[in-house]
Amino acid sequence: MRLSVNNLACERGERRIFEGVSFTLRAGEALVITGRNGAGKSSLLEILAGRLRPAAGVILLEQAGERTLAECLHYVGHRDALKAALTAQENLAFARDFLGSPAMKPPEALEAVGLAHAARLPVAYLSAGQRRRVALARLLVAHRPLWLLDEPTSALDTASQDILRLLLEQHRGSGGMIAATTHSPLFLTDSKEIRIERRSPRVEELDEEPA
Ligand SMILES: Nc1ncnc2c1ncn2[C@@H]1O[C@H](COP(=O)(O)OP(=O)(O)OP(=O)(O)O)[C@@H](O)[C@H]1O
Repeated sequence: MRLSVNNLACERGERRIFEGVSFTLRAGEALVITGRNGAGKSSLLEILAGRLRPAAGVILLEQAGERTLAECLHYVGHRDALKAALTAQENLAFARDFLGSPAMKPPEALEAVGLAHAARLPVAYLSAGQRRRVALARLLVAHRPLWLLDEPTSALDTASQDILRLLLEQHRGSGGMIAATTHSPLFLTDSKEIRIERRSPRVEELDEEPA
């Protein structure tokens, strides 16, 4: 499987955020996306996830058989997208049913992120780092080759970051692909890196900035 991204551009609120972004990602590869605040890292992931339309460029997933790009990816954004009233286990059971291609059962996935003890607690009672770990456990309950992760280490303590790194390396080891935005090193072996530079504003855009 191969993801090819060619000359991608992004506009938000009628402003060009970035342009000319190209990369390829093959089975087993990880791409780390860096850049300053507001450069467009999250926007790039949203475009890849099909949540935002690109202003220009082509995204192609090859050797995916009958599956569309949307069917091949997991997206974990800034917001953990969990249902607060449901328990951690119920959230994962819902995701497993909804996403198809079931993989680990919810208790196993929670065990893998060190949260077995919190399985029956409503997500509303969990800490930010625990919620993040439930969101990451969602990656494990359904087989999807491409993981799109927006600052996956945010709110994680060092032990949880180690667990995450292990899960990412295991996913790559089984032929998975990862694209992750980050402000701090992920310490993945042989990862590719792309730095998103926000396009310089035009003079007329500068005039629009508030004084
Ligand atoms: N819904 C939106 N409407 C208009 N502009 C938006 C919207 N969402 C984001 N933007 C703008 O797009 C730009 C890129 O935002 P984005 O969140 O992709 O950056 P980022 O590189 O992920 O930043 P950070 O490192 O702070 O998370 C920012 O200037 C932001 O204000």
